[in-house]
Amino acid sequence: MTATVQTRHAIHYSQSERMTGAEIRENFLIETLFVPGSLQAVYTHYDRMLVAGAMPTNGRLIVGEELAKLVGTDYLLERRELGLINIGGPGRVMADGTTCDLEPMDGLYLSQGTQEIAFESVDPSTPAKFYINSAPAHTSFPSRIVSRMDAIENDLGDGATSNKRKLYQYLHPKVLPTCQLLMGLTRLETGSVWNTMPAHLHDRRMEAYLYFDLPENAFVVHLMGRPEATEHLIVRSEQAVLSPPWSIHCGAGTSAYAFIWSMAGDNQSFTDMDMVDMKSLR
Ligand SMILES: O=C(O)C(=O)C[C@H](O)C(=O)CO
Ligand SMILES: [Zn+2]
Repeated sequence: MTATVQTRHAIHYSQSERMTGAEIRENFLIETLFVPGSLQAVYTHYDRMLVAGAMPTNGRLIVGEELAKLVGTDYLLERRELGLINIGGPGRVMADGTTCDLEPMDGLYLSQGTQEIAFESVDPSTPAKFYINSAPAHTSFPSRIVSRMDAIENDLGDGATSNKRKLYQYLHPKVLPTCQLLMGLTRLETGSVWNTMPAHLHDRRMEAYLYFDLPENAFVVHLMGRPEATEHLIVRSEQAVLSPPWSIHCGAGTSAYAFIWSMAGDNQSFTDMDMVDMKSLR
């Protein structure tokens, strides 16, 4: 298969606060995750979270040796779990002989111990785009499809503050057991542009955001950094941001959009957030 693999080391805020805009992008932004007919993987040193995109076109994409080698085991999920959400056209994931059909916005959890994983699009002209996260796992919980309808729906924000949105919790303890992965999707309502404001921190868990469903010329100004020393990233559709434990993670778009958030670390309490006083942001 065609797989491209990169590593991102963990950065301290004292380093990031001295970086140029280009260095901030190099370290915290993943510009390319979806390339037709290939799998793009980024191995991070933030809670060992692997962030990847698989976009099968003609034929199957197989998770092979490259990724096993990256994590130093015989196969990728020997000591890991995996979650994904399909943001493209209908697709299939084959896992140890079981075929999982995934419509757009359906999710899938694959348990530790799953050996053979392959991706396929139903129609190569509207390819599936599997956004994948994988983290170390201590035990094997059952694999299962988590459809959009299985996810827990939450209404957040207000039109008056331009942050009205629906937050769907896919990999969440109330939906299914996982070792550490938490994963969900937030979609802004038309006319709302702000996500995750007021901002928060959770030093116990890292987080990754994949922004998508943005029109071609649109972007999100993603704010990161310590609350008293924020920096920004201009993020286009289908690009991801790595949020270190010391960083806020929020943003405003030039139009509405959606994003997938995922976390790994010391607990699975979605509400374990240290809210930031808006007056302290600099
Ligand atoms: O819309 C939001 O607010 C979010 O999606 C917030 C993320 O889920 C988050 O930061 C969880 O810690
Ligand atoms: Zn968060």
